[in-house]
Amino acid sequence: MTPRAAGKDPERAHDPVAPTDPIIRVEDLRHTYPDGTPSLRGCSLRVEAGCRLAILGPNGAGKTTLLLHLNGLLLPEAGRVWVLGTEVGPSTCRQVRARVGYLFQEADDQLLAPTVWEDVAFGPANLGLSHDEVRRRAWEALGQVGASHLAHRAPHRLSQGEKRRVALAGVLAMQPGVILLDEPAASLDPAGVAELLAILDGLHLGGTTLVMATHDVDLAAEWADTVAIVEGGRVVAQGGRELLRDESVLLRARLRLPRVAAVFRDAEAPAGRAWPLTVPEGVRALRALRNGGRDGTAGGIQTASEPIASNGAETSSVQEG
Ligand SMILES: Nc1ncnc2c1ncn2[C@@H]1O[C@H](COP(=O)(O)OP(=O)(O)OP(=O)(O)O)[C@@H](O)[C@H]1O
Repeated sequence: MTPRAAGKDPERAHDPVAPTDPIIRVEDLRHTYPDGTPSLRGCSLRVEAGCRLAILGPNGAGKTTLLLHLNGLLLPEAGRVWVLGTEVGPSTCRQVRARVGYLFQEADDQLLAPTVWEDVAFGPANLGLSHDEVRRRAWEALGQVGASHLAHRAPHRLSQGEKRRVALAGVLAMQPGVILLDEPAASLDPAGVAELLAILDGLHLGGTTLVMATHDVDLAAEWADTVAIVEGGRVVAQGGRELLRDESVLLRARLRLPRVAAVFRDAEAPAGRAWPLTVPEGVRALRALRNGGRDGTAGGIQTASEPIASNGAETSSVQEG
């Protein structure tokens, strides 16, 4: 996917009326690849600061193309994108890229230096930081992902999981306020996924805004606090985790209910209650059912940390196509 410049008016980059409330705002974004393939067809999205947003959608829905616009690797040919208060355009894309980290779907697209160390140090060095600061950041980032022992290895000789960690270290060394992750759990073993989620939890607690593109609804259920569903190049629904219980929206986007929710649906758990979405939530719900309400849940399914919605999209918006 080759980044291409678009002819936007640089004067609009710091438009004083541009909405800056959400940390990312996308309005009616459209994109067609040079071979004529349309990828985004009027895509709109809001990302609140500090959130963990999962962008869910089937293969070819436009998730990667959308992410590429959020750090200026692709520029809008129609529609507008604001990130961290700046409109993304030809004159601002470098500045945006320095502040928004991007973990590519294919780690090989990201790892270009002869050694892991040089790769991780490349970004901070490019920022013009002092030698000591570059060293400090690179070692810290490698330590964060548990890859210090790989520092002197050649990236192309690493396993897929090791490459993914090193690529993430390169992102972390830039200390971005927003990190975009394209299918970050692909090629990680189960322990590797748990470690990745722990790193992301740490970043979330530190205030970093995290946006993950995936078609793994179970991963989204475990990780995200907000969800956007992309289908046919548009965001068709956006809201809280309760969207992951909206089976009709999920099925229309070639997705499915999270496994734990499907078990409770198939077991005909009490109607009108919020199905649990993750294993810990499922365990809590089963204990509540077993206790018959003695723990204060009235024998129902009281599961998630979010406000319980009645299997609908009370706090979500579903856009009719
Ligand atoms: N470089 C490219 N040139 C031409 N078409 C492309 C290119 N990259 C993607 N596309 C097309 O754009 C559309 C959206 O692709 P995109 O990669 O954004 O989807 P995705 O939701 O990330 O898919 P996946 O989950 O399979 O990675 C698809 O129809 C795809 O074939």
